[in-house]
Amino acid sequence: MIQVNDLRKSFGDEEILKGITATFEKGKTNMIIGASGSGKSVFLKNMLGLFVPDSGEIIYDGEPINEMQIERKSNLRKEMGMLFQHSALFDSLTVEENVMFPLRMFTKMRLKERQENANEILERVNLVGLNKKMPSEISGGQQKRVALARAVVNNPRFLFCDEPNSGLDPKTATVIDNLIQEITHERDITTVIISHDMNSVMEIGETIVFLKDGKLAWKGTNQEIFKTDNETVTDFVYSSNLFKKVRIAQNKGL
Ligand SMILES: Nc1ncnc2c1ncn2[C@@H]1O[C@H](COP(=O)(O)OP(=O)(O)OP(=O)(O)O)[C@@H](O)[C@H]1O
Repeated sequence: MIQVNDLRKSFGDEEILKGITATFEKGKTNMIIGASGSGKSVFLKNMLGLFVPDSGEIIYDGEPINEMQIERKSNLRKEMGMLFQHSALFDSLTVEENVMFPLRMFTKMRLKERQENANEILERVNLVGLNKKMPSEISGGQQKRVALARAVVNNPRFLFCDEPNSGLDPKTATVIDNLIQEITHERDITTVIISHDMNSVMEIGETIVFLKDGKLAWKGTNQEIFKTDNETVTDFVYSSNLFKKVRIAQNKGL
């Protein structure tokens, strides 16, 4: 679990995060949503330790980062997996080498063990037989699955995903969402996902934090978000015509 208390972050005179308090639960897919520029990425980067907050607390499974020694902090980073918007695979490494990379960086495993671990997780994301391919030789959806395999090969306690579905068609996006959710449940990971995609929110938003202008405007679940009357949230959710129609149908009891 990650507990964030009154987190603040400014760049120059501009306060981007204005005192956010939120909980991201273990074994769940926790989503951060909100309009462009609302501070989602800055928030995620604070949790990843890429930015240092001006004030407030981030507590990882009961351990406040402010109180950790340098060595503990660097160990914590090894317990974090990351899945980025554009997969960010190494173009010059094969699929298998990409997945083995964190094991080479962070463990003392020998090559054979690294290969076994990489193959096991590649199988889990339904990518068998592509080990020796280069990233340029596989589809965007397959690249995302390789990136997911690489993000979790180390058995992280925390998984951070920034727009994991960007650039994918809706069906492939659902496959990636479901894989992220299944792996989160199987391995009891605290997963935090930034998304713009309301389909994803509906599918896997077990907890949702809605940011507006650097503040927490709403929190709840995917069951609750479609019922809320909070106008800020409904403006965002029903900016899509499809969801507007769903809402109207719901109101008519259809
Ligand atoms: N390193 C930085 N230095 C200065 N300002 C920054 C920095 N990173 C982000 N910002 C500013 O913080 C604000 C919030 O940016 P952020 O990237 O968190 O938004 P976002 O909600 O993730 O948007 P999007 O959905 O478009 O990715 C923006 O005004 C941005 O310009």
